Amino acid sequence: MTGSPRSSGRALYRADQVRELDRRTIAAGIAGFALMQRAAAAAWQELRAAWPEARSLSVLCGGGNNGGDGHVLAALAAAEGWVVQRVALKPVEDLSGDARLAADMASAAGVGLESWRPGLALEGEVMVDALLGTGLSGEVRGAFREAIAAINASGRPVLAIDIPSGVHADTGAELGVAVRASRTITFIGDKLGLHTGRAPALAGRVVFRDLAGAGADAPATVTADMTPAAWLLHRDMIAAALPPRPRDAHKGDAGHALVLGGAPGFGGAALLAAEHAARLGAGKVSLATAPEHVTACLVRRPEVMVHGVRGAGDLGELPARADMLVVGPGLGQGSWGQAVLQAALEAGRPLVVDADGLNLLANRFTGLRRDDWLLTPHPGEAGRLLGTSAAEVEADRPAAAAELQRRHGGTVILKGAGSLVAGASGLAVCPYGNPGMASGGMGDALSGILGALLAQGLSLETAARVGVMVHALAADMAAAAGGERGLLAGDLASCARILVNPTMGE
Ligand SMILES: NC(=O)C1=CN([C@@H]2O[C@H](COP(=O)(O)OP(=O)(O)OC[C@H]3O[C@@H](n4cnc5c(N)ncnc54)[C@H](O)[C@@H]3O)[C@@H](O)[C@H]2O)[C@H](O)CC1
Ligand SMILES: [K+]
Repeated sequence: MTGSPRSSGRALYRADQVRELDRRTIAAGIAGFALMQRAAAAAWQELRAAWPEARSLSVLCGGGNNGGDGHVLAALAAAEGWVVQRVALKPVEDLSGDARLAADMASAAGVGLESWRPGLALEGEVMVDALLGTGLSGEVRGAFREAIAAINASGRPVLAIDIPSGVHADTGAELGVAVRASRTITFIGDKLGLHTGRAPALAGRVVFRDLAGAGADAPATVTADMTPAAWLLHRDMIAAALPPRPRDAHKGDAGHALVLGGAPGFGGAALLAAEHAARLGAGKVSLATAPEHVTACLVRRPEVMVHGVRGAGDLGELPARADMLVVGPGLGQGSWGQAVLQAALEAGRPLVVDADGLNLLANRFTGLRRDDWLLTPHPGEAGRLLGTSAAEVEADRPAAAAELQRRHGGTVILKGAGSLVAGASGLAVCPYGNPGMASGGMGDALSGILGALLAQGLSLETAARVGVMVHALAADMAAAAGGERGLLAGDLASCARILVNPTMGE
């Protein structure tokens, strides 16, 4: 099955696109202030649902419309008898437009207003972050830094309005300092920067509201002709991409994956990749690795056909007999690894390139571009491929992933919090995973999972999108069972198998 990737899940936009959606919505006849009232009402509803026992809140309002949302929410809470501490980061007289209208309306409704000052005690049971939204530009400045620190030090649950203040709406980067939210409610267009980079650690649970009203004034219709910046992947896509096996299936139907790696002294990585390729359903798996690893591999995984390879000359017809290749786990960058990578590149098969295979593409086999490969860099490998640093990659992950795909073709998976998949049909974000995945061997497991999916006939992009979700969801399942600390790549295979056999237990 090689269908084109289905973009299931939610559309994600950049801040400039959301501002355009705001503009169109207002042009469609919903006044900006009405939109602000809808946003605040949605936030107020979410707050009560999340913390039903609370009866007091502290809302910190910035100088723009994000702050305006906060002023309206304060009035809604006060009208229901809550104790409301409303704190302004900018004097009301400096506000303009809808934000000023909102601040004045709350004051007219009798809601108290304090000016932020260092050391101000925040007394609410719930903190509401209405400091900065899509208007954030540059590192967080001045009193906003102190206010964000005070929210984070409060020890209370935090609801972030639209975006946790300090997080970049397009990249998910933390601009100096950022609110750590329990929950974020975002409006009109879900933001790409809420699902990758630092955001998964800062946004808490992300709730999206399009603020559509009933009938014709539904703002959601204004997104009709706007190309999303990315798609938020959803686990439902996994079952849709993996058709059930025919009753009369034989192992040839599920493809033959060849893993090439495990230079002298690096045996484990290649074996992990081969094991996951077998566990995720490749019909046959071969492993070409240094001769010293053959016995250990046979003992560990006799289903994998292991070949001791002293150099590329020993590969023979192996690459030609496989349907797809995984090259890189434990490859090393010495003469063994270079020769094996060269042979893999010349085999004319779809291939996954990972780990030292990527490092060799960056520093020796440079400038290559193919339509039939899947590159799987972590930020450090991505930096080496781009000629920048890991920090620069993390400062704008979507741009880095898109640039790698533009330069090298095929599909690129930029691993990390909120893994990104950049393919011919655009960008997709994986919303699953946990910090327990930051351990040796996790990348090898992913390359094996991808190999299995490609061997079974998924298209490059669909295999990448399904593979990152299976990998991350398996890690979430394993962490739920035994914790994130000490989570090992070997813990994933049994969970991953369940995810690719969704009809189990029916
Ligand atoms: N009708 C609408 O547009 C709706 C908007 N919504 C909310 O509005 C914000 C976007 O509002 P905007 O006024 O464009 O910007 P912000 O309020 O996010 O911030 C601008 C504000 O912050 C100051 N500022 C900017 N960068 C920094 C910085 N690095 N350090 C300190 N201060 C900074 C700037 O000077 C301005 O005072 C959107 O997120 C929504 O929350 C409604 O929700 C829907 C309707
Ligand atoms: K905010």
